[in-house]
Amino acid sequence: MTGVEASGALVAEFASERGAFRVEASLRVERGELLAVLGPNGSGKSTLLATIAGHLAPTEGVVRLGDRELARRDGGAGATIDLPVAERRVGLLGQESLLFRHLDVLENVAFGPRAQGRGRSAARLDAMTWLERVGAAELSRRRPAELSGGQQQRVAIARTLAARPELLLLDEPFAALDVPTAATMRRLIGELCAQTATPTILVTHDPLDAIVLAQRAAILHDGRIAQLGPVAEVLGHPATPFVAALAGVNLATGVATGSGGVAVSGADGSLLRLVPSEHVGDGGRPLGPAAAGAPASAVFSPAAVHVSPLGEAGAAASDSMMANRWIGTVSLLQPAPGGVRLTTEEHPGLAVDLPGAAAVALELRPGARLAFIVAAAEISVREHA
Ligand SMILES: Nc1ncnc2c1ncn2[C@@H]1O[C@H](COP(=O)(O)OP(=O)(O)OP(=O)(O)O)[C@@H](O)[C@H]1O
Repeated sequence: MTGVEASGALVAEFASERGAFRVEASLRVERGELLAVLGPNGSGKSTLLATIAGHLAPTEGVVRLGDRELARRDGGAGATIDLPVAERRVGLLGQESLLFRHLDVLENVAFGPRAQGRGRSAARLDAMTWLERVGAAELSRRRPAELSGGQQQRVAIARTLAARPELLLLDEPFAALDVPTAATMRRLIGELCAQTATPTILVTHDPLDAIVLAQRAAILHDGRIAQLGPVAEVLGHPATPFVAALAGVNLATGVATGSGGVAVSGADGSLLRLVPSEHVGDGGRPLGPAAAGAPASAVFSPAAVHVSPLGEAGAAASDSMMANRWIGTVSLLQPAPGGVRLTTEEHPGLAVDLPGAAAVALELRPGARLAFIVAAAEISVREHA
């Protein structure tokens, strides 16, 4: 078979610098694993990939692929290894396909096998097999200029994999594609990664990529890995506001109350106690081993908040003393899918989504005072390390 047999895991334990910016990475990607890397603009995602690919040398540390050291810098007069890009066997696929414009599709894909010493007809046969695998065999005689963006990315994937990389780096490979084409490409990448077992790092802005394709996700922030774990855990309990926004959830940080909840300070000095359902009313089960007062956070969806007028039964002003409730002044209103998103002056970092009909019934407007109740069953809490 014309498959790619990856030789081993990627171990990346390094620091690297671009000007005054420094990335510190400590990652391991197993054979057959796809790790999604997410982070805000300028957080160091490209710098991370550039160091692994060999476009940038680490200032210290090591990049190892199976039993091969791709880069090593021990500091001072210590050992330095910096394998040229062409010898790394690392496939890099970005937003742009970067196909050779003067070569047709088949020759583009045959380029890698040729560069590795295969004969002309064997390389072309190999290339044709890869084009068939990505569903682009019928494009083989075309030039890149005669292809759509999605077709170019298909060919680019075939070209990358035909070079038999032992590691795959995908840098926003779907970002330039329309939604249906991106979905098709996502499925194709998922299948190929599973078939070849090549360890893969996927840099993306789209949580859907992580959910669909990755086993684990790493969140990069200011050049450091802020969070690393199974995708569901990272998106389900974000450690930073960036990940919370990405996952479409609210992240309320505060301190553990000692009774299973988290106390969150409002801008007006009020205290919002968020208590998940398994703790409401049991009067004293601690959040975890740490004492009350330890940093902790609660996560809930903006749609898990019920909004009601003040004065209604169950929404009296005194309710602000109760768990999972606050009285708030609407500060910002904006459209949201299926309705309206609002924030309050007291907790500007917490979004509240409500259906259009409910927004109309409440006569929502900036400055309105309302009661907000978070469904306890939808709250999850966690202590911070
Ligand atoms: N050649 C360079 N010289 C100096 N600083 C650089 C260079 N390239 C990037 N930087 C800086 O390094 C930081 C990280 O950039 P990097 O491109 O790695 O981030 P990123 O997470 O990939 O961003 P984006 O999502 O916008 O692509 C930024 O502050 C950037 O300004």
